[in-house]
Amino acid sequence: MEQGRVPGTRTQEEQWMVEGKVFDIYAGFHSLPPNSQSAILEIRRENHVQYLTRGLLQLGPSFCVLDANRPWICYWILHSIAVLGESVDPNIEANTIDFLCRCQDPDGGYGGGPGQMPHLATTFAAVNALLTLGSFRALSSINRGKLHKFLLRMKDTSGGFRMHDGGEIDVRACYTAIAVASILNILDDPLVQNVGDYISSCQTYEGGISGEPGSEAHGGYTYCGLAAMVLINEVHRLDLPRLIDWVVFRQGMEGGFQGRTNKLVDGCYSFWQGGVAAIFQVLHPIICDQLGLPKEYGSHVDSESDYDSESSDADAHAEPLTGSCHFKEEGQDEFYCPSSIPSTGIDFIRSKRAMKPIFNSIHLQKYLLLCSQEEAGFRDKPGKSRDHYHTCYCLSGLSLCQYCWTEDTESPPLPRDVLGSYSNLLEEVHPLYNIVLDRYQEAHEFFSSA
Ligand SMILES: CC(C)=CCC/C(C)=C/CC/C(C)=C/COP(=O)(O)OP(=O)(O)O
Ligand SMILES: [Zn+2]
Repeated sequence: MEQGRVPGTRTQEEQWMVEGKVFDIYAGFHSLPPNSQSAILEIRRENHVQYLTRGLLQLGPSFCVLDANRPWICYWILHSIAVLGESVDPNIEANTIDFLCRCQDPDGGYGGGPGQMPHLATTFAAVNALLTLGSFRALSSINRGKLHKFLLRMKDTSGGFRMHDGGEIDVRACYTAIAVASILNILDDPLVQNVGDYISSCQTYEGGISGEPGSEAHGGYTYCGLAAMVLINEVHRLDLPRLIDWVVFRQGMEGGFQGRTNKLVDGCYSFWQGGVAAIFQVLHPIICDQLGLPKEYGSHVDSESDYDSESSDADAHAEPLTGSCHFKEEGQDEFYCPSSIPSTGIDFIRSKRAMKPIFNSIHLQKYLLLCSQEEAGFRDKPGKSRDHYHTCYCLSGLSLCQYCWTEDTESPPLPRDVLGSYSNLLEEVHPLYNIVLDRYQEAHEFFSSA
């Protein structure tokens, strides 16, 4: 909680921002005729691609803004372009690979720029950027042996990871280390050992996950903690019903998600919190087990449809998953782990989304398209400026919303699940890594045989 803030209150500026801007935007939108509404809801693909491509071109040698974040900028931009279904010019691709190669440390891992010390966050960003480019040159440029050594060097005796030599230990570091190792097929016991202890110790009384033990639950860290626990096959050690309770209350009246209790909604949490919700859809058997409910409860097979023909798109909603929680039995150290829980990235996308979404996916799309989308690029909220970080995570969140009602990756979303015209449909992303699914699959094949 922020210093000096009375719980449940907003500053005057926040009040104006939320109740003024966002709801005025919705009121204006609802008073328009249907064909004008659909034009306003359109994803401005060409403008976004132009804005993103310009950003990549500016990332040349003379670029010094956010100098320690350049692999991140590459990832945010390349991933956004990929989610929009576009590709980059071969020259830009070659230059980006060369640049990222120069960020690779001779002892493994990637720094924020050439010659900078390797860092787990920029390593994650560089690897995701290269996998998104996807060519043989991009994939084979990653020195996996050295990277494994770097990850081991970042491992702490607590089980957690440090962001860099002598750096902070937190859940972000655990996720970035585990995600990179998993996607590059170098995840082994020494890396996994006790990391589940560290992440479990960060689940707070609210149900979400904090950055380090004793801190406040936050969407960014909750995503990192949950995704990492899935990838190490220890998700059953978290109290999932409490985590669900926490995340469902993070979606605000505006449709967007907030990162933590009593804070404002922000477009980027569409991915961090939306990603948590997307991961939950595949954890259905274990959630039912922890709740003491039958396996069919809240699943797609449990009811015909959540839509009735009378309801408006914004009324489409998921049935809340409630029930008395079946906590650990006396003398039992852990929740039981059903064998049907996917524990690798590839199993995850081959699993059914057995559970219906636990958030209002149409209302979130409305927030993203009407409040976060600018003429080109996306922003946190009205009154803020666009940037590549928000463009990346707003588009990723939009994609999660569009695909969350399909049961598997083979079936395309129905038109009713895509707000606006169906031409708004984006590429599907892998919820555990935030990489476009096709690029993930190609990388998985490449690194399985490497
Ligand atoms: C993969 C990876 C590196 C993930 C990072 C995850 C992530 C976004 C963590 C958020 C960290 C944090 C406490 C932000 C609060 O900022 P704030 O106080 O400005 O925002 P708020 O008011 O919305 O909480
Ligand atoms: Zn944000």
